Amino acid sequence: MLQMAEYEELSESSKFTESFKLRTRSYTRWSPTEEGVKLSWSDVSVYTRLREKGKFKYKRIINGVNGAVKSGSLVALMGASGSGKSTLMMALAHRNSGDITVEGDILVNGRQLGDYMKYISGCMYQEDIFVGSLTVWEHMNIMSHLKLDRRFSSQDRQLRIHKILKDLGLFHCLYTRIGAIGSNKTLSGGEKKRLSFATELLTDPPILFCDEPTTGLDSYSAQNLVSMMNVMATGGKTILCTIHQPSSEIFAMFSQIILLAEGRIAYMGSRSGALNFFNSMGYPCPSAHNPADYFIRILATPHGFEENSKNVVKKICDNFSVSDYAKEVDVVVQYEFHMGRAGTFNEFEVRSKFKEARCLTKLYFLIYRWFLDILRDPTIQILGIMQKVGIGLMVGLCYSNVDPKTQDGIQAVQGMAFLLISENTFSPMYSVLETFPKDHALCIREYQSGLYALSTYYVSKILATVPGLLIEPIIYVLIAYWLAGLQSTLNAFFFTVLAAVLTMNVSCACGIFFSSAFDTSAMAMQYLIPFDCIMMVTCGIFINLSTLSAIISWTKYLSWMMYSYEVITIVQWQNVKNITCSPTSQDLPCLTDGEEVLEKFSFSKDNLTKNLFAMVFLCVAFYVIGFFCLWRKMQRK
Ligand SMILES: Nc1ncnc2c1ncn2[C@@H]1O[C@H](COP(=O)(O)OP(=O)(O)OP(=O)(O)O)[C@@H](O)[C@H]1O
Repeated sequence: MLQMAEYEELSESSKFTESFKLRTRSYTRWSPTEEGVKLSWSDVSVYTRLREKGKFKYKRIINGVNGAVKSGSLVALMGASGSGKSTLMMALAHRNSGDITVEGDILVNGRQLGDYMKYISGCMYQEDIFVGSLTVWEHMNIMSHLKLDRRFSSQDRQLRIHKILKDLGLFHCLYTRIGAIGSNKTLSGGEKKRLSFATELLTDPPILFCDEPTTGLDSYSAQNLVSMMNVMATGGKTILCTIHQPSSEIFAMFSQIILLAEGRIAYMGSRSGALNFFNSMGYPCPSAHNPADYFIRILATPHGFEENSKNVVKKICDNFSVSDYAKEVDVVVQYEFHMGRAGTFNEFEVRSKFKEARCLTKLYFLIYRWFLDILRDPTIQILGIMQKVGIGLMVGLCYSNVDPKTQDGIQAVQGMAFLLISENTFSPMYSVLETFPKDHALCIREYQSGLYALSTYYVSKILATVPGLLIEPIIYVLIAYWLAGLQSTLNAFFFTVLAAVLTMNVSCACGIFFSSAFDTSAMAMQYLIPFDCIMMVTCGIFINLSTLSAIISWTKYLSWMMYSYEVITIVQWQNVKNITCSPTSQDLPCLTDGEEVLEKFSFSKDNLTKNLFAMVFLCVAFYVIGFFCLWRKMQRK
């Protein structure tokens, strides 16, 4: 990693500047970018699908709006809370959630909006979502590998990160953990906002959408951020921001404002034009007032005055739609539509020009990200291992006095086998219900931004847990097995470890499947409890499997606990001879060798390999079905 002095030296050299510029251009070299990005939209309505009394209804959030934003503009999208600012901005940014339907035309330099928007734009959301255990540097480094053109050299990558962090005043917290809510020694809310902005600047996108970028910042930082945006806009970027209560100084930096009310445009144009328009409507802004506050107050619908306020909003929006300001916008919109249809622009070359990171690189950096998170969260890994050590010792010691070659020994060995399985089934299966969906919100955002495929995310999450899924059962079996004095052959020990590892992996896969199939972990748990009850009953310890009723007996084929229990039972008893009968209970049935023990449980030596393969099959099947459930869930988000 570069030190500050080294970075400064390099960044001043013309060699660096040239190479840096070239790299930047190689990503953004398509004609609209070089000219800047113009956005225009006509008759855009946005609907959301709501479920009311069991029926689906459509609610209109944005109501047939027109608009245009020139390249190199810094635009403030303002309005009262709930007026539709975020919804309109996300529609323009082509980052709609699954329940949103957009109607109308949105053009980028005269071209219909499409998936390419994800590659040419940055989008800063209202709520910041990070992997809190990462440091600022780790976050930026990983994001640079996910976002930047793969031809970027490692040095250019680092220089870019350093420059952005320095410009945004985040250099001093390079090695500070970002932090989650409630954790100590982390970034402040304002620093997180700036980090979110820094992440979007990595690709140097020609158009930026920022949803309330100044919320949570002190007035000085807010002003700094907006003036930085202003400089970027002057340099040709198009920047749209939703913003609440900007100070007069911040407001003065916006070149264009869009006022939204009840999903309609109340005004669009210059700041001075807004003052004139509101004046002409009979709402002159008092000289001592901040115009931004004043406009929002006029357009708000406060509780108790809804009807009156709605009439005011309707009057203003109706008048704006026939005003000269609206006609000016319509001329630009028509021009853009005409140019787009005339096909004067070259084909978009974004995707072919931009060489995104290879799938394996993305997978590697995602695994690295989750792995750091797992390592740094003691509740996930360290405590899990400590728990296994503790339980292994306790269980092993309980059985340490048992002679397996007695009738009591049979019960003890079988009890021990069940404990080896159950301990590797329930805790991983239930804990994964909480831990697996933890990063889904981040995934939705990054997936919608085109950073990676859902399958890459899913595989990375699974692979990051694999070390834990190997270490925990091995430690547990290692301790409990030898303390309990189970079969001392290497073969028996190996198959018991293998069965325990597979049990834990299938259980985890099953937990992931349930967590992906249901919207909340509470709901997933409600369905998982009866399922695991059946798995347990049909595992073979509580009932002889040959006596299961025909209605339920098929469920044993889904019970990895049964497969695992049979494997451990086979390796513990297959070659055992001369089991002693109890001298005090002559009338009780006596099992004299391992064959009889296996027979008693309706198990067969021939099933050893079949059972292991069945567990592998179940594991893969749960993961595959889990993926489709997650995919379906993500389509709705
Ligand atoms: N996915 C959705 N499902 C249901 N209603 C939605 C959805 N998205 C937005 N809305 C509703 O649409 C309206 C506008 O929401 P939006 O978030 O765009 O407002 P906003 O102007 O950005 O508000 P704020 O300034 O408070 O963030 C709100 O009434 C909101 O409840």
